[in-house]
Amino acid sequence: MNNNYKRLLLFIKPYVPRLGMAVVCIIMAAAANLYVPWIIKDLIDKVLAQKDMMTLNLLGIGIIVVFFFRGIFYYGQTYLVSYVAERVIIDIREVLYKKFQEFQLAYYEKQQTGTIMSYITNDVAALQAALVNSLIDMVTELSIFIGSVCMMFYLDWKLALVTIIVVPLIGKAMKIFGRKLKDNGAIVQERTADITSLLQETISAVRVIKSFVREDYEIERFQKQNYLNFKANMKGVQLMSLLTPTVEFLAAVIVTLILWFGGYQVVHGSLTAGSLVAFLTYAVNLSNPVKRISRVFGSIQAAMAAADRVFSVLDTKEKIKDKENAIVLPEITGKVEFKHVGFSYNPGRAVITDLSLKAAPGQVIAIVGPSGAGKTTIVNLIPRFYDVTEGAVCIDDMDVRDVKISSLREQIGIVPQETMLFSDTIMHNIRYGRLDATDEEVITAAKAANAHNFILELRNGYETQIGERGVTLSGGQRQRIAIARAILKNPRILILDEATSALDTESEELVQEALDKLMVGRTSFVIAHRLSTILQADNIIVMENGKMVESGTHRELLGKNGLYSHLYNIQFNDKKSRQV
Ligand SMILES: Nc1ncnc2c1ncn2[C@@H]1O[C@H](COP(=O)(O)OP(=O)(O)OP(=O)(O)O)[C@@H](O)[C@H]1O
Repeated sequence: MNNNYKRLLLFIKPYVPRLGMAVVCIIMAAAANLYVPWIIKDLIDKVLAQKDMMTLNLLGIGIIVVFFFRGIFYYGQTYLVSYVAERVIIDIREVLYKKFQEFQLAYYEKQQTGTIMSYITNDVAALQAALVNSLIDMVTELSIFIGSVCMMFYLDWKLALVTIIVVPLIGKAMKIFGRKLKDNGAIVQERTADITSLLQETISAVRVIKSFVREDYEIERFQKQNYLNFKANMKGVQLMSLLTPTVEFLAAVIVTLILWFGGYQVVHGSLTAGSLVAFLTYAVNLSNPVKRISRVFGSIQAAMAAADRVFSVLDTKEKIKDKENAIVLPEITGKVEFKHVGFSYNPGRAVITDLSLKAAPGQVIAIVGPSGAGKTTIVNLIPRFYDVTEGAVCIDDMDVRDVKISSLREQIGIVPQETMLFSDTIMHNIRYGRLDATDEEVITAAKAANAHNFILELRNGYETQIGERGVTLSGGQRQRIAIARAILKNPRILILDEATSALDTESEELVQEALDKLMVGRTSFVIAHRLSTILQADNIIVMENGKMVESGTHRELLGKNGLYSHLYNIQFNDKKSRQV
């Protein structure tokens, strides 16, 4: 906790000069407030009691000058504090985002998207509010508090002492509330994150919800979460609204004490009436800062709960990262070798066992097997989305763990089953494969991917916006854009997860043709569902329960009459007479 305060301060450190100026402005603006009771004192004791015109004139000029400068300092404090707070927030958000980009797949599989989003939105927003609003209030009120105390001692030290003895009571109350508010702040943030997660999940699963007619079920689920959020928020409101009256009551007790002791001294002539009124005004001044600081304290506690969450993300250790002496992988030929590879996502449950295989440059390796056999896992080991738990994966005889991850992934192209396109133009989506590609190169890639023609038919051609605010493309079209993207990247190794969902025959042919072109000259690992891929593969790996049970070409495997031949018969029975 303390540590996180320090870490927040580290984010503020680069802006200390501006913050220093801001604090000066805040103190100067606050000092103007301290001038007011002094005016009242002089007004009562000199102007009213002694009919002193000179003092009245001076007071008039003083008020105008002081409040003119107060305005200037007020502007300075608001501008400078907001500047620093906004910068700090931008920095934190950026560091968080970098961390998220650094995380490997394993992190995202364990976290819900909504939760991750809420770190960058809700938690950072809570920090932002605390920094902007609290900093000004805190320094202003603290200055007024300290200034008022000094003035009170100056006016009557005995009376001031009585007042000060009772003040810790307020501090105690604030502490109790502060702790409760912090705990509740954490719960509120969690509940909000739960709602965001639920929303995210249900929006992306809308097809599933509709097809199972689970709208009412989802509404009920949402209502429950929403109610929990309401309860947590109301708990916070309850605490906040109890805090103010408690502090105010304690302040009233203090004012009564001053009134009695002060009045006693005026009656006996040891204190002037003006001094007592000024003293009282300072005392009331004192209660304002206490009240506001207590509120600021509450929001800082809530912000610290957010900071705890933000820093816990920053502290998450990434297991898959470059070794200290990792080398840049030179341009590869595309030789891939699995050497007695074993892998498990969770200790004790092997998903891949003792897998050895070799792929010469340019070969096509088809991976087949029943669902859950470990096909996706195998291909994920090549770009180091996960690290092997036993053995090694080597590319051009170099262990993938010995080379820089970026230099490894730059030479591997992946065409996933579900094509992910960004809400951007088609041109940008293809160029994602190589950011410095020219328009001509993008178009050449699109032509090779059989995408050029359909792109030209769209109203804005390559500048057509895809996604939520743009056109919706068919599955086959999306795949061809993904293929164009991979062609542009021109990787030596290709990983292809063939879509299982059926495309119409024409689209299927166009996609297949594009894939065939893409595979030429590249070492390709294909999680194969299409017969044509399987037939052209140099080697077919048959997986079952994480083990390679057979391997060879189509004809060799059919001859073995094992799992492959069984899978082949059930999957392609109807097609084989046409295609073989
Ligand atoms: N992130 C993960 N964490 C834990 N276990 C996982 C994870 N991903 C996959 N598994 C498990 O590992 C095993 C192999 O999964 P994998 O996705 O590699 O199989 P697959 O052959 O590609 O299956 P499919 O054809 O259904 O995609 C399965 O038992 C699966 O439940």
